[in-house]
Amino acid sequence: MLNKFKGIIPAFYACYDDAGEISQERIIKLSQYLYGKGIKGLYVGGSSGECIYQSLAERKATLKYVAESLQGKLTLIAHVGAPSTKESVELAKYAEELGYDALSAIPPIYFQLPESAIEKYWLEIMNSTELPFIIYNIPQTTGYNLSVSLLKRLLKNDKLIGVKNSSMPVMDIERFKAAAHEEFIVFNGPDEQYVSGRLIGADGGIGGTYGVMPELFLKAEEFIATGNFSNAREIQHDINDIIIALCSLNGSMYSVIKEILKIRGINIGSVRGPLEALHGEDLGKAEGIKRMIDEAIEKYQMA
Ligand SMILES: CC(=O)N[C@@H]([C@@H](O)[C@H](O)[C@H](O)CO)[C@@H](O)CC(=O)C(=O)O
Repeated sequence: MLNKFKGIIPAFYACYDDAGEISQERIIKLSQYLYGKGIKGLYVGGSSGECIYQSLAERKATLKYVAESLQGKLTLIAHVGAPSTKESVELAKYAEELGYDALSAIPPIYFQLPESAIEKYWLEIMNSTELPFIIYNIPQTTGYNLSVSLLKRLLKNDKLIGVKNSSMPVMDIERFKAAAHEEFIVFNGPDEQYVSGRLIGADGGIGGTYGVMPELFLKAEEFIATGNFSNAREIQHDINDIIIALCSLNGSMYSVIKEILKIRGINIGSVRGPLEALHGEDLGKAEGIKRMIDEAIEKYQMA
């Protein structure tokens, strides 16, 4: 039953028109583009979806347009983490109405709340619908790192089916797997460690750079699945060179990714402030990173 969650799941990017408003047309275009690449599913409205910078209405619109475009074709996970429990529950109920396959949420943001408040927050989301739930652990942005003791308490609720783990130690993946039951899913979060994450026990991955180079992550997965570890290590090395390049320009990584997609004919606008758009002398440099991606795709085509 949980197989539908195991594989390459790109974190869906925020899609804006040229005025910076949510664009239905561009959401559909990106959804269809990624679907055509052979991915397993989409994680909608997470970090790459710029969720924190969007209103409730904008987040609902994105959930709706992706669902309308891909329902029944791909596994769809709705990230519903929001500043208040009330808004998170509203998004959760809406995602259930739309037919999403699962919900997910970061812990509460801004105030550094005690673990008891985080537990209550996740439980209230879980209890608000019939959908399965996936914890989003991303301590480098939220300031809270999921503890094994909280995971064990939350596991008493059958709706909890997994953790999307974006913390950097791959050992966390192994600890979360060991603390849970056999069916429990752990998603690798740091794209720079996809191969290591899978080898230590992750069942698949949800990542912010998959959308700009899905071919490479699908290939890495193929190498792992067929036991070709030397190629898996090599493709991870090439992926990491690309990620370092994506993060090296003036402007947020997402603005560089969006520029590359634009060159490919998938225009989803730029990023929303306070994220910085690509600017200054780096404006023309996305083309070079696109070339790196194309060369890597070509290199592994026959492997
Ligand atoms: C800290 C962070 O942003 N982590 C990313 C990674 O995919 C990250 O972009 C990648 O590893 C490059 O550093 C994801 O875990 C985020 C993600 O999946 C999402 O957009 O929800």
